[in-house]
Amino acid sequence: MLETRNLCKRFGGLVATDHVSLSIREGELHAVIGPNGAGKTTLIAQLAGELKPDQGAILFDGRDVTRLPVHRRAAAGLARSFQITSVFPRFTALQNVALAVQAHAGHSFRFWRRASRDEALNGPARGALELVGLGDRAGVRAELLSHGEQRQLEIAMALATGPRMLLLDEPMAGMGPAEGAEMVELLRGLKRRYTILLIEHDMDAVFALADWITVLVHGAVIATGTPDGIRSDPEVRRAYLGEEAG
Ligand SMILES: Nc1ncnc2c1ncn2[C@@H]1O[C@H](COP(=O)(O)OP(=O)(O)OP(=O)(O)O)[C@@H](O)[C@H]1O
Repeated sequence: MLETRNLCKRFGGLVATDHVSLSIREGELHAVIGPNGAGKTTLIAQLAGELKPDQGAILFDGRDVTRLPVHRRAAAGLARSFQITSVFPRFTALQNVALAVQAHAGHSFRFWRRASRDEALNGPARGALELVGLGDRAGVRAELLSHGEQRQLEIAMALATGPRMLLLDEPMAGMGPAEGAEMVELLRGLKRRYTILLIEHDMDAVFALADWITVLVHGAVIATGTPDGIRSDPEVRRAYLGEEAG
């Protein structure tokens, strides 16, 4: 469903993405792991269209999207989880998700009568909140949600745009063990229904969820394989997992 071919991105003399070729099949949860500064965020930013690669190609559904802007990729079904900075703290969870639905639909709601417009936005917004387990928190202002619930809200906002593939950048960041476990369950529920690319430092979560793992070091892919294959790969253990892998 998503493929990169020899993707390269440099920042001055630093090679942040070094000839990365990835292939992510439909319905699969594919994790990208690697030490700090390995280039994970830079990679996801290129996939989402926020950063232009210097070289290489990105194909989504067989179509070359390398030069498509963010909103055209989103319209094609490739969605990056919203960052907390794009959440309006004083708006309720439902209002935030409804805004994401509206932003995705563009101007097509402008001519609707208010009541039907509100229902057309709130219906899908409610559905997305249910999917992430925030159904009963719809009326709560975003600023009053717990940290974990705010991350769930970001995912609901991405789901509200009707994507087929989700790009998730560290959804467990800053979470305690209980919130992290809830997020793992949430992602397990989204798996298969959506194709997911997950960047995550929490190795327990990665090994519990991923069908396929790619390891990046200094911008380059050093290994790609199943969780069992990656866990026992001598180069990965040397370069990254170390004693973490047991
Ligand atoms: N806009 C930028 N300008 C210059 N250098 C950058 C820029 N963005 C990232 N870098 C550098 O590119 C390298 C890769 O960074 P990136 O944030 O993609 O790594 P990461 O794997 O996501 O790290 P982390 O796990 O810490 O989030 C780092 O050395 C970083 O300092």
